[in-house]
Amino acid sequence: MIPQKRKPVPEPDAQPFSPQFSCRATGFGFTKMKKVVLVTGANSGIGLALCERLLSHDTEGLLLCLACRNVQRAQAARAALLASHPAAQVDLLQMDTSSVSSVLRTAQEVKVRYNRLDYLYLNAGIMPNPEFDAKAFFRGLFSSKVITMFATGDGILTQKDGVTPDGLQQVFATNLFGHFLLIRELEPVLCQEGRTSQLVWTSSSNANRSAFSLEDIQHRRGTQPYSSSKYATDLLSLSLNQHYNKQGLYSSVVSPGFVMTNLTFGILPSFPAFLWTLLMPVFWLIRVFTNTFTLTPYNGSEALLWLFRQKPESLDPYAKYHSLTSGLGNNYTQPHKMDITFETSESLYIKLLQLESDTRKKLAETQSAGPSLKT
Ligand SMILES: NC(=O)C1=CN([C@@H]2O[C@H](COP(=O)(O)OP(=O)(O)OC[C@H]3O[C@@H](n4cnc5c(N)ncnc54)[C@H](OP(=O)(O)O)[C@@H]3O)[C@@H](O)[C@H]2O)C=CC1
Ligand SMILES: CC(C)=CCC[C@@H](C)[C@H]1CC[C@H]2C3=C(CC[C@]12C)[C@@]1(C)CCC(=O)C[C@@H]1CC3
Repeated sequence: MIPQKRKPVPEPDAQPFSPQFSCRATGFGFTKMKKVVLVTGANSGIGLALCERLLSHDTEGLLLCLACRNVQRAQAARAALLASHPAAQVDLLQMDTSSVSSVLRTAQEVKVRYNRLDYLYLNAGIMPNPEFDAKAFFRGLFSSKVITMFATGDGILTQKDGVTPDGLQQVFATNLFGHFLLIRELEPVLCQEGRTSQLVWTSSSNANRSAFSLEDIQHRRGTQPYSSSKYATDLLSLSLNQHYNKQGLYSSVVSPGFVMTNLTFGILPSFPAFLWTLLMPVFWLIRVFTNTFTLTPYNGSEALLWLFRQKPESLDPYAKYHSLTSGLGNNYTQPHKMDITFETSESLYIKLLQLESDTRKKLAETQSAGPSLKT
């Protein structure tokens, strides 16, 4: 785990009975308990902007935990957050969402460190080896689908996926399955008597039913693993609500819009980041026609922050909450009904449970075989 200096602030209660904003007795009198918020992929882009905004919203009432795969980048993010919020408590965890053993190890560490988890932001994500279809883009510009194309990227993007050392498809493992395992492992801290917890997924407007198949949930055969993983995210969120709401755990999905981050810079690899910045006036113009061009991580994190402020019971499990920015640059959040069905979400859930069980068995076998048999 990442070495860090911890501030002498009170730890959350040892007993799971305290309501969210309770006070507890300490040697120094009564102290308001901190809400524990864990964000995956928190060292850059939308995740980092969210952390910054959460701390601006409530510096002292939160215990923010950044779960990142790269230790140096995580430490840099923590330093940046503490520079603007010196009184904040920011912890670090090393976690690679594409690796089953890494997720299980991190979950164990979370359970040891914190005995409550109020918000879990499932934000880490990749779009590897993207291929931009310039011909389809120019055709789209002069078609009736131009606004949809700019809002969703439909029809102009494909990716080449890889396979993880666990034998899973890389995009599926990183964006969806690692997060699913994390939730399953964290059940004891997420589902506690007398308290609610929220899961917030960074999904996408690129989630598309046509890219997803129940017969190939990992998208081994297609060319749109990203779109498939985000559609699966939408389905999974619905089924998590079905299975966990009675235990006080609620799940929602967000579409941050089109945001310029490391992920999107990779879409046009021959196009350096500064050229994207030069395109800003064009993007501001497009924003007049589609409010999905949020462009900055700050704007893109709008719906993620909005959900933090909502009572989870009031949220619609069939809605995707969109971060939107108007032509004048004002941010707001709007729910849109998702193109998903309850039956498909349940079927996916059963398949994920089966894959979880297979994966755990495989890991146990590898571990019992000992390190000498590993390649
Ligand atoms: N940018 C956009 O327009 C949109 C983005 N999104 C989604 O927003 C989320 C955040 O992406 P964004 O901020 O744009 O891009 P960034 O690349 O800036 O952020 C992605 C984050 O995920 C982390 N990450 C990637 N792979 C792993 C892994 N295996 N284990 C742990 N962490 C990992 C990255 O870590 P590292 O720095 O080490 O790579 C990084 O912190 C993603 O889920 C993305 O799909 C959705 C819609 C639009
Ligand atoms: C004028 C000009 C060069 C416009 C940019 C065209 C495209 C590169 C973008 C138009 C819509 C964008 C978009 C995404 C990536 C970049 C675009 C295709 C995403 C697919 C990125 C990841 C997501 O999750 C959703 C985004 C939707 C919009």
